[in-house]
Amino acid sequence: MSYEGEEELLDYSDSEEIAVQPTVVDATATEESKDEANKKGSYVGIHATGFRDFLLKAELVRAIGDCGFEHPSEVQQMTIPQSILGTDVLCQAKSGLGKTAVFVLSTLQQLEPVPGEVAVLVICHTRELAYQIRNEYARFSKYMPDVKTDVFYGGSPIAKDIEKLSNKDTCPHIVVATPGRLHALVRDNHLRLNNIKSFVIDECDKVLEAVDMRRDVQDIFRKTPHQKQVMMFSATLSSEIRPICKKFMQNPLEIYVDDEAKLTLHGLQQYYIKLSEREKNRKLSDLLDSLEFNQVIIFVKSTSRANELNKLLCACNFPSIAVHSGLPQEERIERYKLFKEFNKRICVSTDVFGRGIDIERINLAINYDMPSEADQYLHRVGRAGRFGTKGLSISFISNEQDEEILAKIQERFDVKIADFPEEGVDPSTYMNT
Ligand SMILES: Nc1ncnc2c1ncn2[C@@H]1O[C@H](COP(=O)(O)OP(=O)(O)OP(=O)(O)O)[C@@H](O)[C@H]1O
Repeated sequence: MSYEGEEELLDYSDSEEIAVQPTVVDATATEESKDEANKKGSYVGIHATGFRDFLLKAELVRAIGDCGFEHPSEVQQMTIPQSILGTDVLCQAKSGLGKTAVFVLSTLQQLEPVPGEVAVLVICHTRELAYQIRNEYARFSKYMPDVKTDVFYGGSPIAKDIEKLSNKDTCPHIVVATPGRLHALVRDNHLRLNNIKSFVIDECDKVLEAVDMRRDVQDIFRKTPHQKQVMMFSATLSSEIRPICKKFMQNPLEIYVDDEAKLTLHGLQQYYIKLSEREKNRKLSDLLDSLEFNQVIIFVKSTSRANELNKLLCACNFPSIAVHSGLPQEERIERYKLFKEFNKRICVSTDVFGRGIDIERINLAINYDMPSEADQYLHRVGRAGRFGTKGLSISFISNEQDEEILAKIQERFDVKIADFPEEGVDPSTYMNT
């Protein structure tokens, strides 16, 4: 459980840690048991327990069954038993391993809904991710009819949010939100946080590294009660960001399922192609023609490039959609749904979809433009190969800076990214059957 720690939160320029006794769980399994887990082609934990062993509410166990989850993943096994008891949690685990279910299940397990009282706050960095998390709450709380969840983010009419919050019958017990809108609702007293029991930040490194988001989150955090559970999650938690996260927590359970060097996804084949800027379109079109894929996400570095590339692909009979922050909010969610529901197979995106977004059928991720940071690469390619499935990623390297990033990624995450073979790649090695 956490306390507010106002002083600690005022200034993050120092990297001094609070003196806590963290419980760091060592996720190292024996080679033998790892082989066994890999053989199953999934990320099910080594000493596979079932969801029933967590002694969750019957309504939750039933919903988990409906979702088709058979066994908890490693991160779920290591975290859920303590998180449902209200322990603070700082958790790093590879992309696509089911971190969302950890906080969704833990908060639903502990929730005792009171009309008109918001008890759970989940903060994340993009609107689409907030929307996706709200849907996860809907999936898992389907047999808990009294539980209400809502999502609040910028770009949509704030009056609607205010109306919902002001009415006991519509006020949610669980709020999922992006920092800016949440901050506005809290500042103007439309959303009261005095009953908050759980405070969650997903993609916490991203949220806390951006100065404006961090400031909003600090202000929001100060309005919550001293006694509450704080949980934070990301696939990347650098040693610089960890102490910052821990300033919000008290004696957290620290779970680093795979520390930096092991963060790369085993089912994902990763390649690069060296080419000049003007060769990119031709190469992309060749790849889309020659490669088999279920869904592909193509990352670019700016809104204008997303629009241009999307236009070009559509003109060449590749029916794609573009997603970026320059679109009206409703349109953004509409396009997210189109892609998620498999109505579109090709999506050109800025980093708006670079983290957290979970689209089951993406098995090809292309960096048309390389990201400017190694961590971002890991998140982007992690959109393919979710939950231990297979996937393929191809990165275009067109200048010195790209080369430097490529070298950094390989060094930092201990991964070998190979030159894309001229003869292509056998689809059976990256297509899921
Ligand atoms: N125990 C489970 N069994 C089967 N599927 C699962 C299980 N847990 C989660 N999943 C599925 O795995 C996918 C990835 O989960 P999730 O989006 O939570 O990953 P994540 O760890 O948050 O990844 P990222 O770091 O990329 O955000 C989702 O489609 C989710 O429904």
